[in-house]
Amino acid sequence: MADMIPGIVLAGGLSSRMGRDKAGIRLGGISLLDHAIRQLRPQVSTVAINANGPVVSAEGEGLAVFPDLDAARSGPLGGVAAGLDHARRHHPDARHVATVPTDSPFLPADLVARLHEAADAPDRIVVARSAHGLHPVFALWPVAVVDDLSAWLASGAVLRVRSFLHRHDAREVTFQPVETPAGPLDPFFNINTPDDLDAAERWLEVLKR
Ligand SMILES: Nc1nc2c(ncn2[C@@H]2O[C@H](COP(=O)(O)OP(=O)(O)OP(=O)(O)O)[C@@H](O)[C@H]2O)c(=O)[nH]1
Ligand SMILES: [Mg+2]
Repeated sequence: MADMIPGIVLAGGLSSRMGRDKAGIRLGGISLLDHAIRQLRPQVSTVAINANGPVVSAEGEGLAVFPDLDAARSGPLGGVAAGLDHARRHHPDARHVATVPTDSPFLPADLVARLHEAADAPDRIVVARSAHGLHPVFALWPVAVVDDLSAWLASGAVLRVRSFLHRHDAREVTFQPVETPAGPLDPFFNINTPDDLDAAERWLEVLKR
């Protein structure tokens, strides 16, 4: 477990492609939110949930739940800003926060450790990359960046995540695919549509083999 790195599960999206709240959808009998909490918990000091509506979670019993800072729904980074604000108020000793989305049940067990290893400065942002590109929702964020991130979101520049990361000289850590009997699986595979959910059920079976 990384010392004093609070973890945040981002579950504040609209799930518009799925048509119902993704956090509560079951995969292998367990909700996606509970998959995310299970995977993140051993990697961080505490887990909290960023959600903009009711949260139903067996694994999340007793965990802090907090919404976005404003109603703008500025995307996943709105949840990151809320997570940093939460950490600043509730974990004043924490320098970084780790974030994961609620819709990626195969995330790496060494995600936070490897991101943290690459944080060569206390104010470094470190973001995960895989063969499918950069994944700014799987990242280590310095608490100190909260005001700049909030201002940047308020400026409406939400689509230019890369420019924000570039301005902060963010580091990247590349994660390899997981080799499975059915071929390589991107550990950041995320479930956006009902078809993705079917595919995830198949991957879950393959991983049990
Ligand atoms: N807090 C917060 N989280 C968000 C927001 N938008 C997306 N997310 C989260 O970011 C992660 C990745 O986002 P998407 O896969 O696009 O999820 P989504 O926005 O719920 O789904 P779509 O509406 O289909 O795009 C998910 O865990 C979402 O819960 C937002 O406006 N605020
Ligand atoms: Mg997604």
